[in-house]
Formats: sequence, C-alpha cells, structure tokens
Amino acid sequence: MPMEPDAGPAHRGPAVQDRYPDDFAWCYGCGRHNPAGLHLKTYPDGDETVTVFEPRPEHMAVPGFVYGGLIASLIDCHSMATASLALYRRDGHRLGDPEPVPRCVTASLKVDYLRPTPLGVPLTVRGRVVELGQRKAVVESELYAGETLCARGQVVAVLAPPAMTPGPAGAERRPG
Ligand SMILES: CCCCC/C=C\C/C=C\C/C=C\C/C=C\CCCC(=O)SCCNC(=O)CCNC(=O)[C@H](O)C(C)(C)COP(=O)(O)OP(=O)(O)OC[C@H]1O[C@@H](n2cnc3c(N)ncnc32)[C@H](O)[C@@H]1OP(=O)(O)O
Repeated sequence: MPMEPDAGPAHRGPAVQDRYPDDFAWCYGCGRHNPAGLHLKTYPDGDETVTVFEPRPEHMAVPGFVYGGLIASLIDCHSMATASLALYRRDGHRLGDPEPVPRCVTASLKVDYLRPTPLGVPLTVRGRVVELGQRKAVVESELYAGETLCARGQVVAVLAPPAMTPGPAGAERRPG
C-alpha cells in the first residue's frame, strides 16, 4: 500500500516540526536544530494530532513524578504544531508538500493538572483544533500516561506575523 504523505507515525510520514522553516526550528521544546532541546514531534492522526515523549529522570518534580513545567512545554509545542498544521491544511496543503509549514507563537497557554504524571512511562499528547480563525487557532490538548488522563491544555496560537523576523544568526541560536 502506498505511503500517505499526511499519515501518522505508524506510516513514518514527516512530523510537523520537520517541515518548519529552518530559521524557526530552534525552539527548546520542538526545534530540530536545537541540540539541547526536547525534539518533540507532532504527527497528524485523522482530525487529531499525536505525539509521544518519555520524560527523562531530570524532568522530575518529586521522585517518581513529572515536573509540571515540562508537561506545559509538551502541551505548548504540540498545540502550536496542531495549529500550524490546521492553518497549512486550510490553505490547501498536505504535510509532505514542498512548502514549509507556517509557524505560530503562543498567545495563551492554560494547563489543568488533573492527576500526578508518573515518570518512567511514555506520555502521549493528543491535540485537536476547536476554533480556527484567519491568523489564530484555539487548540485543546490532552496528556495521557498510559490510559490515564493526567493534564489538559487550552492554547491560543497566532500565526507569526510576516513582519516578525527571526533574531540575529549566530551564537545566540546555538545554545551550549
Ligand atoms: C518566539 C516568539 C517571539 C519572538 C519573535 C521574533 C521572531 C520569531 C518569529 C516567528 C516565530 C518563530 C518561532 C517560534 C518558536 C517557538 C514557538 C514555541 C512557542 C513559544 O514558546 S512562543 C513564545 C511565547 N509567546 C510570545 O512571546 C508571544 C508574544 N506575543 C505576541 O507577539 C503577540 O501578542 C501575538 C503575536 C501573540 C498576538 O499579537 P498580534 O498583534 O499579532 O495579534 P492580535 O492581538 O491581533 O491577536 C490575534 C488573535 O489572537 C487573539 N489573542 C491574542 N493574544 C491572546 C491571548 N493572550 N489570549 C487569547 N487570545 C489572544 C486575539 O484576540 C485575536 O483573535 P481574533 O482574531 O479572534 O480577534
């Protein structure tokens, strides 16, 4: 069966973050060029998106449990990618097209921590767009440890305005 270019991880298609423009691929949470970053990867899954990330021991809040700031980062980056993909598709593209995926910035990030999130297991975040505007998307993302819903985020993403140009090239883009 031919591989669908817009398919999820089971189909080994590109992640949204693989298709961001190079200048906008330095984010700590998901930038493919940031050697010290988390390298989160978001894949389409029907009308939703999915990512899987296994926190490392240093991501702890207290022994055995994940730091809430990390959870917020996963929800943030996954929701930004979910919004970017929705705007890309709205413009008639499919992931895998040669045009880069547009970049969004976080206007608002709200996280509800519903249950303690255990360390030592992969976390799955599923996202979906609940409102799509011309330059804005509202995304809801849910974070699971196994079958347990541990956190829920509501995120407002705004397309980076064309006037927003990246900072100067050089050392400040190359941490460490
Ligand atoms: C890194 C960000 C800043 C650096 C900029 C320089 C260059 C970068 C260029 C592109 C970005 C590339 C890569 C980004 C990398 C990583 C991203 C990962 C995620 C992050 O780590 S990113 C950092 C934290 N992020 C910020 O640093 C944003 C600071 N901020 C702003 O730059 C403005 O604030 C902005 C652009 C968000 C909006 O400003 P704006 O003037 O363009 O748009 P406007 O006000 O018209 O809002 C349009 C619609 O969004 C709604 N809206 C706005 N704010 C809202 C809020 N707080 N709550 C609910 N809704 C809100 C309005 O209600 C309206 O909705 P509606 O269309 O329905 O009326």
